[in-house]
Amino acid sequence: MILLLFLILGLFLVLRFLWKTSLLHILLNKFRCLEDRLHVHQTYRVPQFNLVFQENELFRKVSTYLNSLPSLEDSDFTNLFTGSKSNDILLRLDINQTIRDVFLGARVTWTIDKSEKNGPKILVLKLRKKDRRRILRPYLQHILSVAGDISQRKKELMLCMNVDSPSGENGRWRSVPFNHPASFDTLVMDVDLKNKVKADLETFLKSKQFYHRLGRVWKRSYLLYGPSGTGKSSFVAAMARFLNFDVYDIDLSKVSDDSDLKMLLLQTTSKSMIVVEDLDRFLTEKCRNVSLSGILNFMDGIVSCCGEERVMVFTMNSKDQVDQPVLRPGRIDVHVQFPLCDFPSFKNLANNYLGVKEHKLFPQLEEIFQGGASLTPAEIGEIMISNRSSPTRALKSVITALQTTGTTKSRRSNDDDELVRTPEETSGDHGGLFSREHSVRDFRKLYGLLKMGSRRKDEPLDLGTVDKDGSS
Ligand SMILES: Nc1ncnc2c1ncn2[C@@H]1O[C@H](COP(=O)(O)OP(=O)(O)OP(=O)(O)O)[C@@H](O)[C@H]1O
Ligand SMILES: [Mg+2]
Repeated sequence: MILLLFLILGLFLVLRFLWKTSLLHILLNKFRCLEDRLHVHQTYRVPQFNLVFQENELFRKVSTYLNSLPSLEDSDFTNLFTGSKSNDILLRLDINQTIRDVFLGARVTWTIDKSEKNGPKILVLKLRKKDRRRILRPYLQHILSVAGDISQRKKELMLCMNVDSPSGENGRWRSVPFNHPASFDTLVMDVDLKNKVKADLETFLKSKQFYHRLGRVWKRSYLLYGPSGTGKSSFVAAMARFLNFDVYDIDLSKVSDDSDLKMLLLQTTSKSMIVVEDLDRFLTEKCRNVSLSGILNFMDGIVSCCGEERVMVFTMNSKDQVDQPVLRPGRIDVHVQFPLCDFPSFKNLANNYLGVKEHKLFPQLEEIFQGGASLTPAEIGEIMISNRSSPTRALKSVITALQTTGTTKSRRSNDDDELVRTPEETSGDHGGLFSREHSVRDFRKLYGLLKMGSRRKDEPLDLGTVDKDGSS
């Protein structure tokens, strides 16, 4: 009896000891390792890049899947990051970390590895040879479908920026969550123009079959041009949010030569927007690493080499100084002009920033705008933000600013003069500027009526020519 009591007590103490310490866990791990050694395994490697340094989409999808596994939390170690919302904590696989998964009763492991120091990452799948036939294909299908669901559910947009020199790891791009708050709703611009761009993007998204039927690559390029502070960068952000595309923002000054630029393009993924800001400034630089032909090849690059479902956006302050080949028909599909503020846009800003729909100072402001004075939306926005506690003071400050600095002639570029140019005046112009009537007509032709041949298929669509008063 006493012996039995001692036995129970002993058992209790051993269990308690095992429970309190990690010995059980260690023993289980040892047992698993031993068991694993008794099986023949097969390994599969999923490299981050393919042989021509394009990102391997399977790598990205497997990473998404693995990062979603509950067993990641049970790993011996893992990385913790904050998410896009400040309270989010994200678990992310670390180098050399091994994570276990079970599929249809078969145990598999994934290890994240590096081919060399600072080299690209490789995901290594290890499974028992006897399970291979039964599970490999369905398991990979399962991963693709879970990863697809995850990205659909909570696609966090990423902003990717090119780094100076290839350090190897992750290729040439570094990415951060893209949280720019601008959307088409917050942007003040001609409603008609905004709707045209939105419709153009929507049509683009639905046009895979159409492009393929025509034997064209499914891509679209936009030129946003206008003075500084008129909303071009905000518009890029709005486009990305609207499309739900990641943004690849190329800093041309960090590109070492023409082939490096091509390599960057190769390393972008589908469903992305490739953005080159201030292209005009770069092109006028005397000393630059990328030649004009390098830029032109890059602009056409998607067509010739680099994947589909991409939108390219170039921004410029003015088209004046830009070499004609850059703007030639067929190179950029849609031109969107960003003008200085007019009175209707000003009223929208006043409504957004100050909550003012009507005001006794509006007639005076309208008169000043009609007299030709103007400011950028950024300047007006700044004045309104700093005086937002008093709308009257804000409006008076805008009047003063318009009267002192806001003269049209000195601030507008020659591009603005094109606002009133007629199609006849612009015939033969590579920019292909049209009055509103013409641009609407061209817009309608864009997808459905291209075949009718009344517009050359590579002629750019210019959406920047809506008259100030909204008439054509
Ligand atoms: N049309 C607009 N509607 C609402 N806000 C605007 C508009 N244009 C500019 N802003 C505001 O002004 C600021 C600057 O705008 P943004 O950076 O988009 O201008 P930009 O045209 O890209 O200028 P730059 O040519 O100097 O890069 C932003 O904070 C934005 O909110
Ligand atoms: Mg900008």
